[in-house]
Order: sequence, then C-alpha cells, then structure tokens
Amino acid sequence: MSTDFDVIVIGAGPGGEAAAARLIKGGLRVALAERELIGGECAYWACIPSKTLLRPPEARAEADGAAGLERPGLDWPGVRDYRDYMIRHLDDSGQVTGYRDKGATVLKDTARIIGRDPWRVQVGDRRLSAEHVVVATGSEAVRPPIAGLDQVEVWTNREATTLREIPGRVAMIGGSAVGVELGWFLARMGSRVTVIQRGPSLLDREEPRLGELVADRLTKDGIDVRVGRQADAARRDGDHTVLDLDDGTSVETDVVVLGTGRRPRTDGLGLADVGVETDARGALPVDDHCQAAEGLWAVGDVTGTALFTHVALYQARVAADTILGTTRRATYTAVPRVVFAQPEIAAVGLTGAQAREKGINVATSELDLAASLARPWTYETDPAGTLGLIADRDRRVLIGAWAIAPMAGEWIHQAALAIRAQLPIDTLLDTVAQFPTYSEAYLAAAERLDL
Ligand SMILES: Cc1cc2nc3c(=O)[nH]c(=O)nc-3n(C[C@H](O)[C@H](O)[C@H](O)COP(=O)(O)OP(=O)(O)OC[C@H]3O[C@@H](n4cnc5c(N)ncnc54)[C@H](O)[C@@H]3O)c2cc1C
Ligand SMILES: NC(=O)c1ccc[n+]([C@@H]2O[C@H](COP(=O)([O-])OP(=O)(O)OC[C@H]3O[C@@H](n4cnc5c(N)ncnc54)[C@H](O)[C@@H]3O)[C@@H](O)[C@H]2O)c1
Repeated sequence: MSTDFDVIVIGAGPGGEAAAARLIKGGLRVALAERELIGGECAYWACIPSKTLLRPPEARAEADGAAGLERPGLDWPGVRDYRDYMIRHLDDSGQVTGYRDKGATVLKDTARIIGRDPWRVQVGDRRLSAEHVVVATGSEAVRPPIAGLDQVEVWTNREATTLREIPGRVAMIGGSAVGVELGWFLARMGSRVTVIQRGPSLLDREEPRLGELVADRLTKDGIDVRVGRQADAARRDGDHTVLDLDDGTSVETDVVVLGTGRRPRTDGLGLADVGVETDARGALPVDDHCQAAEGLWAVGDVTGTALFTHVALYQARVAADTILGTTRRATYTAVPRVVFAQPEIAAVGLTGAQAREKGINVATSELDLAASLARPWTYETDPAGTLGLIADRDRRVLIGAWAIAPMAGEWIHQAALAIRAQLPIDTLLDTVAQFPTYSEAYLAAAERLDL
C-alpha cells in the first residue's frame, strides 16, 4: 500500500532525532513532528543546560583542592550567557533547516495517531500516513500532590535550568539525580539549599551506601539534607514560602524546586483509540527491538526504561536499524548512571540487593581511594573517594559497580564494558592500569572481592 512516508517520527528529543537521522541516512522518507523545540528536553531544559551550569562551580571547587592555586572568581552573568548559548537561546531554526536540507519533512506541531494499517497521524491540520511510526515523546516533570503547592513559587527542571537569578533559599523536593545535581549547583552558587528526600537514602535506586556517602558530601558542602522526609503542605508566609514536613518541622524558602521524577508523555497521543495500551505509569511498553505493535516503535523516556539520553540514543539505533532491515535487540545490563555533582557519582549494573533478589551468589568490595591509591593525592590536597564492586561469585564476573570520586563518570565505563562483555574477574585481576590513575582502583577493589 502506498503511504506518504516510510516513517513518521513523533517527538524530536535525543531519541526522535537519533532515529530520524539514522532513517534518513538509510534512504527512507521521513517526517519529523515536534511541537516545541527540536532537541527536546535534553537540549534546552535538562542535560545540556544542567551540565553547562555545573561546570564552572565544579572547576572552582577543583581549584580549591589543588595546592597553591588561588580561588577563581565566579561570574554568574558569564555562566548564564554561556548556558544561553548552549541552549541556542531556545531557538531551533537551525535544526529545522538542517533536517529539511537532509530531505526530511519537518512539522512543528502536535502529532496524534488516528489510525493503523497503515499508520495514520494527524499533525496540526495535516494527515499523514506511513508504514512505521516512531514514538519519541519523552517525559515531563511529576508534580507531587502537596497541599498548597499551586499557591507558591515552584520550579520544575525547566525553570531551574533556565534561571536568570540565583535564589537566596531553595527547597529541593526529591533527592535523586535532579535533586543532587541542581541542589549542589545552587548551593555552590550561593543559595541556602535544603534537600527533602522521601526515599530511605539519596539516589534511592542506587546502592544505599552510595546514598550515604553522597549525603555526607552534600552536608559538608553546606546543604541541609533531610532523608526519609516529605512535605505535607506548602504555604505563603509574607514574602516567603514555608514547607511543612511530615516530622513536624518546616523549611522556609524563596522557591520550591521539584526533582520528584518524570511521567512519560503519552497523554493525547491517541494510543488507546488505535488499540495500543500504555502501562500503569503511562509508559509505552516495547519489546527487545523497541517495537510496541506491528510498525509502531518507541524510544527514549516514553518507554519508561532507564530515563537517560544515552538510553534514548541506544534505543533509537536499535529501532532504526531494525526498521532498516538489520534486526537488533536492546540489552540494558550495563547502562552507566552518572550524577554530575562534584565529585562525580557513577554507577552501572545491579546493586547488591537487586542481585540477591535475582538469586545471585553475591560478593562485594569497597575501596577507600585515598587510602589505597596515589592518584587522589596528586589530584587534590584533601582527597576523598570510594569505589564499590558487586560480583557474581559463581560465574566470577562483575555485575555492578558504583563510585563517588573525581571523573568517576569517565572511568565507570571500564566497569560498564566489563559487565556488558561478562569479562572474567580473573582477566580484570590481570590487567595493568596506568600509574597514578583512578583506574587503578579496579584492580585493588577486585582483589578485595571474596570470590
Ligand atoms: C534536569 C535534568 C537533567 C538531566 N541530565 C541528564 C544527563 O546529564 N544525561 C542523561 O543521559 N540524561 C539526563 N536527563 C534525562 C534526559 O533529559 C532524558 O532522558 C532525555 O531528554 C530523553 O529523551 P527523549 O528523546 O526520550 O525525550 P525528550 O527529550 O523529552 O523529547 C521529547 C520531545 O517530544 C516532543 N513531543 C512530545 N509529545 C509530542 C507530540 N504529541 N507531538 C509532537 N511532539 C511531541 C516534545 O516537545 C519533546 O521535544 C536529565 C533530565 C533532567 C530533567
Ligand atoms: N545525570 C543524569 O544522567 C541525570 C540527571 C538528572 C536527571 N536524570 C534522569 O531524569 C529522571 C528524573 O530525575 P529525578 O531525580 O527527578 O527523578 P527520580 O525518579 O530519579 O527520583 C525522584 C526522587 O524524588 C523522591 N520523591 C518523589 N516524590 C517525593 C516527595 N513528594 N517528597 C520528597 N521526595 C520525593 C523519590 O524518593 C526519588 O528519590 C531520572 O530518570 C534520571 O535518571 C538523569
């Protein structure tokens, strides 16, 4: 049956962009529908602005830790201007032209699926048909049901990453990746920050020990960390906001920032009308090829699988290659998870508890980097850092790793590769790392595993 396009991609965040680019390169006729900005949440209100904002205070803290260096000044307008440049001043006209030049049809409007066999999609006032549809509509910030929250100043990631001025006081609700990164950034820029985390530890999907070390570090940096707490109510009191917590205490603040998770964007997509179910969280479940139904594919946050840009990009490669005729299966055993605080916090693979739940005979080890290596001392005058390993004792392979240390977001990838390739621990024990580097930690930590 003839269709207007081979593929219609809905949503042009990292997932949709990567899928579209690969499909265009593969010679297919592609329509790309985006209702806001090409680049999605990541490019304008998430990864790119947050990592751009975090770098200057990180560099300054690194200078503080290097012998004989004077503390560099921190110029907020300069930081802000570079952030604005990096988020393209919220202008995607260059991206629109770029995709059109590559031969794609770009439609800047909301898309809705209106039929199948073949797939039919309404984009604004246009009706399109295609053999395949790739849903890449991402996710949006969850607003917790706190009484009075709509009466006070609340920032989601969007307002927080595009901020013009640094607030005096910040109450950060949620203590995972968003809460730790933005809380640390704002504290280093001079805000008085309280992090209110409902979960039993910070970064509560990670090893609890890592959450403990992160809480110690944030507390040392002057952040008031309240773990196991949640806000019951928010109210205005004169010119400031008060959050009443469930332990009877309260927190005064100028602004409430939300880091309370994300909800997949499937509302209004028309999925139920064409017989496609979403799960209880509103995510669009997919199989190993990132297929949700015959000819219907989904990539990125909307799938509810590990909400990271690198996962969206990976799923886009899997889906696009499969559409183009090279069948691929997605594997998520070794997806790195990095929180860009200072120092960096990184993890990959399973936690000890997740491994035990799977019935794995688990061996773990923990290494104090300053007590074991030379590199932390050549790097900074008051070194700190920890690496944890999780291994399968029966198969003698690494199944998880976590670290809090300078540049951990870079060297965690050695563990990612070892886990993905199921590298024998005996090979790890026989590798040679450059002296003096943080990478030497793997040998020292592997030698401590009780295998
Ligand atoms: C503060 C913050 C920092 C982060 N930092 C990192 C990081 O450092 N590294 C990392 O890996 N991840 C990070 N993430 C997560 C990352 O932003 C997401 O995983 C990533 O953006 C997901 O990409 P996506 O393509 O699935 O969706 P999105 O980036 O959300 O893009 C989806 C696009 O679809 C469009 N859309 C939605 N519905 C429709 C429709 N019906 N019609 C047309 N268009 C539609 C939207 O307008 C949007 O542009 C961060 C998240 C936050 C909140
Ligand atoms: N560097 C990165 O890769 C990066 C950075 C930021 C965000 N992200 C991704 O974006 C997504 C969203 O991050 P996030 O941190 O907002 O969400 P999250 O789902 O990872 O964590 C939300 C946290 O908020 C807490 N929480 C929820 N409701 C609460 C309440 N009412 N009171 C107090 N605490 C509450 C939860 O216990 C949880 O720890 C994540 O999937 C994350 O992986 C990635």
